[in-house]
Amino acid sequence: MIETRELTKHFKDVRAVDGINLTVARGELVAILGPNGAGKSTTLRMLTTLIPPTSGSAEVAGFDVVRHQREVRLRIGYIGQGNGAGHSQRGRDELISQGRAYGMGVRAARTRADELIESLGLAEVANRTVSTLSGGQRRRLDIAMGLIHAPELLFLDEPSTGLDPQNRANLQEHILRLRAEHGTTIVLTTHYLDEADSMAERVIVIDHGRIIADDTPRQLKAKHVGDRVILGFAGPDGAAEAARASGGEQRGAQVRITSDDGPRLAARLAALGPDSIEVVRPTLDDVFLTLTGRSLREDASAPESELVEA
Ligand SMILES: Nc1ncnc2c1ncn2[C@@H]1O[C@H](COP(=O)(O)OP(=O)(O)OP(=O)(O)O)[C@@H](O)[C@H]1O
Repeated sequence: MIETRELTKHFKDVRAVDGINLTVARGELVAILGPNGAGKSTTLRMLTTLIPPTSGSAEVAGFDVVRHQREVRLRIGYIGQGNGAGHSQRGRDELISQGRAYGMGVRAARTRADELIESLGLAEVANRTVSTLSGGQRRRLDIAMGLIHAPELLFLDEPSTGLDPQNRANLQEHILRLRAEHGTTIVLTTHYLDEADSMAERVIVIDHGRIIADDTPRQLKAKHVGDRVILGFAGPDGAAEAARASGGEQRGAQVRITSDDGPRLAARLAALGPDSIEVVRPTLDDVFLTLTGRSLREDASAPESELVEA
């Protein structure tokens, strides 16, 4: 569905995207994760034909993004950041107008709008003026707009940024349902580690315009970080002895050991008689930290409190 070769975009001396080779198969749900300025939006904007690459190439839905822009656009939906500001039309009319803009007949556009209103839970929005909708309602309407022409592939650029946790959960559920019901291929960008972790079967981590990791969340965590087993003792002497016996690292009254299978190791280490045993599962942020030496949570635009559990 997507195939890029050394896809590159420079803005003067900024290498926004620096030679990306990416393949996405039909039906996949892929999250592109990375800090501010990593090149996520620029990648999406090239794949959706909004800006041309500086070099390299990309095929989307079987067509080259430079030579066959129209063919690509007819087959994709794109929901950018901050779509749909200040519309005076009602939600349903907005959807129908969008369908007409894609060349659909009035009847087909109406039927499709009603289907989307039903499947995206937009009944309460259909007859309201778009400018009066809440952020969450508006974002769901944006998604319906991106889907009006039944695209095979949907790009979502930070769909849940700015939404409260409840609206975000709601939106995630809608995206997952969309995929289950229509088999739509979905590529989304996000700052939210938990979103990438829970929704996507494949996470692509981008930093400085390059792909630095590409795998399932589970594999990324297992391969790059592993579980940590933390044994607690009454004092450093007990910890020192356990560190010798287990090959772990002593930190005061604690011993830390990394493993592919934390629970199994913890069960084995219980024989050393610690006062406490804790198994800490890695997060995608730990993966990012291991790969880059930096934390994604330092990212200023992503509220700290919402990134606690990945
Ligand atoms: N039109 C432009 N002109 C000049 N520089 C640009 C332009 N668009 C993006 N950049 C730069 O390219 C780099 C990548 O930006 P991009 O928006 O793709 O990052 P991002 O990963 O989507 O970040 P965010 O999470 O903040 O949206 C940044 O350094 C950005 O400042």
